[in-house]
Amino acid sequence: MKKQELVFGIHAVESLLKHAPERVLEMWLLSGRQDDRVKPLLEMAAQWGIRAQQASRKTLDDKAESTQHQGIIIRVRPAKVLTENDLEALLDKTDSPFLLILDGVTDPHNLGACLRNADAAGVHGVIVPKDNSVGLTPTVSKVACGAAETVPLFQVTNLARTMKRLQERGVWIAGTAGEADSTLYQADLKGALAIAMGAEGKGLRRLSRESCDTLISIPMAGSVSSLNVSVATGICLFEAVRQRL
Ligand SMILES: C[S@@+](CC[C@H](N)C(=O)[O-])C[C@H]1O[C@@H](n2cnc3c(N)ncnc32)[C@H](O)[C@@H]1O
Repeated sequence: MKKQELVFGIHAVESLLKHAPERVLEMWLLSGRQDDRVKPLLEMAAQWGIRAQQASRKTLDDKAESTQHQGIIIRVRPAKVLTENDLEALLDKTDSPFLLILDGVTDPHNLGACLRNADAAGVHGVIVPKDNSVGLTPTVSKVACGAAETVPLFQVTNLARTMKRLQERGVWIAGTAGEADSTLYQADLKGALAIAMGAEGKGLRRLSRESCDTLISIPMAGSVSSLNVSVATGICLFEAVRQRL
């Protein structure tokens, strides 16, 4: 397991300082950057005894392995990995769970965007298989705009077994697939619910698909055969939000 990791970008750094400041170990700021967007972050960090080190753009680009750091990077202790037991604890304390399952999303931009959607929709937790999925990388945190620190991400060993367990606990699982006959807008998405999304290339794996209570599609009017997984996730989550209001 990694002993530390980097988080970059204004929103991701702000969210970490707000929600898990004890994880922050070190901070680097683009030399000369002292504007209104970074000042509150420097103040929050100072409360935890962290002083920003000045760094050149090249140093920041090299550290982040990206130019998308917005002039600020922090080094953090990795978050606790949430597993099946943590998911059980969440179900114990949540009346009407609203969950998102991502079956093997591998692109960090997609996972980041899905977490951002999940946070905005009020999802209680996102479930991913431990293998064949991207984890919480710096790019995921950056794209998630802070949601990587607010939405619990459960990494499970056997997704089909977890889906069965969710059903035993009264959670209804709606899987999504472009070719499903019934549409998102015909589904009842109230009550204890998990929406399952497939991977970028292959969609839901056979076992995951068979583990769903129903399969639903987003009607497509044009010529493309499918939507990007994060776009499809946003559409499905917010239809559920509309119904659950
Ligand atoms: C890029 S798509 C995968 C396409 C894949 N070739 C397939 O046949 O499922 C990634 C995921 O986004 C969701 N998705 C994309 N378009 C969809 C649609 N029209 N209806 C329902 N889900 C969709 C599904 O969860 C799908 O597994």
